[in-house]
Amino acid sequence: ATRAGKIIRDIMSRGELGIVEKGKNDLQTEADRSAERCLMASLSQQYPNLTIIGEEGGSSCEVPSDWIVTDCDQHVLLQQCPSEYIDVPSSDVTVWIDPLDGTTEYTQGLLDHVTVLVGISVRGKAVGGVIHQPYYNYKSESADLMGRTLWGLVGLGTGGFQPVAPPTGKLILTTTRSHSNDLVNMALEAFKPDDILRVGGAGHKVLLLMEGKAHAYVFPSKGCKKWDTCAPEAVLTAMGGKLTDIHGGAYEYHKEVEHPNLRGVLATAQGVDHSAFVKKIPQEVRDALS
Ligand SMILES: Nc1ncnc2c1ncn2[C@@H]1O[C@H](COP(=O)(O)O)[C@@H](OP(=O)(O)O)[C@H]1O
Ligand SMILES: [Mg+2]
Ligand SMILES: [Mg+2]
Ligand SMILES: [Mg+2]
Repeated sequence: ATRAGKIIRDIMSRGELGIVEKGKNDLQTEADRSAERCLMASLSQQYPNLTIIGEEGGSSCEVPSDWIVTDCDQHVLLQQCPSEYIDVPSSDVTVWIDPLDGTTEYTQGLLDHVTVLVGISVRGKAVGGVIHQPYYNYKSESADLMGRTLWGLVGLGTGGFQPVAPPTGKLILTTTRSHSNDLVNMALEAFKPDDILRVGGAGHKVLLLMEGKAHAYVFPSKGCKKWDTCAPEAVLTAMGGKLTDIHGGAYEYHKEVEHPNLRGVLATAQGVDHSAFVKKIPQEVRDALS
């Protein structure tokens, strides 16, 4: 994920984004394509039998040799693997890759909205995740401080950041910046929030929950896909938060599942009553995403 993040920064520095329109309000750049090839090639070289599903559907053939990373994070390896994952066969694992989450914002220069997402599901449950933020701290002076990698494993915990609970006594929601619609706005109004943070990226919005900047991520729309939510759901769950559809139902992440999150996304931070948020979603919004 860190190597993919460097590819994303290098392509932006060169300034040739190679933008392709995949659909309405749905862009792909050379950074999305290249980062995905880096992640696919690196993972499949180490784990040839693993099922990996990436947003851009790219193949892993012919990548520059310096894009292939097979070494592991020594700090993470020092942790004790929870017993339930020790004997998992690779046939029970599906990896969901979003090589660049927040593409719209990337093309508009809102660079800290961008994340690289690698989510690991075991028997259909999102249990492990890496969220790399290549432009974290990009406005600071020193290039060494740029970028960070956060991870989580359900049953073990999280790393790479300091979990913070959101403030009490007020309500802050986060939602899409570039894919809003009437249903999204109707749901947000029903909560009468003190503030709404409209930012790019599913990964970035879940980061806001993890660092106590917002209480809930409310997105009643079919637009997010499994690669947008697998890694964020796993890291958030590992720290005591929750990510479900807008009815409070769990998504599955096995390899045969449909890609769109057809019942929308509702995520809440650590210490927040998720079911209370589900109850406040207007019936009209629920009916539209049932
Ligand atoms: N209406 C829509 N059409 C296509 N993609 C959508 C969408 N709504 C959300 N998404 C995808 O969900 C992710 C988060 O969206 P948002 O930033 O608006 O919250 C983005 O991922 P990518 O940037 O990886 O494509 C975005 O493309
Ligand atoms: Mg996309
Ligand atoms: Mg995405
Ligand atoms: Mg993407």
